[in-house]
Amino acid sequence: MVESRTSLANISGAVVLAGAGKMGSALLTGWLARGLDPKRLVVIEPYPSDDIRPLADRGIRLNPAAEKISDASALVLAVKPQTFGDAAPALRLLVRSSTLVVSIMAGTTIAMLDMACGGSIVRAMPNTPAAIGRGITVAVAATSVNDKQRAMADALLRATGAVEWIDDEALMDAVTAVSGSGPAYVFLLAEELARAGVSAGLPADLAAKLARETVAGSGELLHRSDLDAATLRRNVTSPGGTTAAALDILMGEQGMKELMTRAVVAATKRSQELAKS
Ligand SMILES: NC(=O)C1=CN([C@@H]2O[C@H](COP(=O)(O)OP(=O)(O)OC[C@H]3O[C@@H](n4cnc5c(N)ncnc54)[C@H](O)[C@@H]3O)[C@@H](O)[C@H]2O)C=CC1
Ligand SMILES: O=C(O)[C@@H]1CCC=N1
Repeated sequence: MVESRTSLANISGAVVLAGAGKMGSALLTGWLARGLDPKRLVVIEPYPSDDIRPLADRGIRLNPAAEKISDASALVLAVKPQTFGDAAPALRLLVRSSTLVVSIMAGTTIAMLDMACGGSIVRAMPNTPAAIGRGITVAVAATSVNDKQRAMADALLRATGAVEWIDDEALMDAVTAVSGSGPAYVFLLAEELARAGVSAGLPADLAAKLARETVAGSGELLHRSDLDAATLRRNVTSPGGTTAAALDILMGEQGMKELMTRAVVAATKRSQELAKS
């Protein structure tokens, strides 16, 4: 694959990040860790956090005037879809036809991005484990994106974890529902496991620690194992034992299957709605 050959250190021109909130900051951390020269980075963020501000000492340009950014080779859009309309007029001043525009905004289509700011567009959906280099991003490129731009997008996204390229943009709503929003479902599982532990009589701090380590350790086991999730689940389940008793509830009617299906349908629908707003 051509994409993974480009290193961040080889990028010429500036990489402009618009929006250094939760996801933008995670990308920024990954880029710096993977060797992107801070002097190549421009951050546009009206409310820079205490983590972002000190990066100016490393050479990152924070909120320069638009006319001072004449060298943008990539613009990464990490603002909320709802604020993009207001942000776009200023951002489009940075975009030439050769500028790679990578958007991570949920429900914001390539057609919408093309209308709002132009450029060579890659639409991507990362997730928050990106903050520790363990994210998964799905990306789709507009037909105008050339191999070099696609390789640059791949390098920028791969700095925070795995990248899957798809050809069918229509899949992005379901991708958003599964992997973009997915970490929240796993964290909810940790919350509810702890809460149920307290209901079963455990002290709150012990229940929280057991739930946290169980979710984290199980995730790591799934990550490292060659076995699939169903096999790992069966490996915990002794016939007639405690796990089987719990799974009778979780896998019964109105259980996880039903709940997860409804949750993913709701998130997919919301992503589709954002594309119409
Ligand atoms: N949080 C998540 O798990 C994921 C978020 N996304 C997408 O990432 C984008 C950002 O989400 P979060 O980081 O969660 O939101 P956030 O609210 O933490 O970050 C958005 C940032 O944009 C800044 N901003 C507002 N107006 C701006 C402007 N005109 N120019 C530049 N920056 C501006 C805000 O001050 C804020 O820091 C959204 O479009 C979301 O759909 C995608 C995948 C996962
Ligand atoms: O909740 C959201 O809309 C964003 C997109 C995926 C995760 N967070």
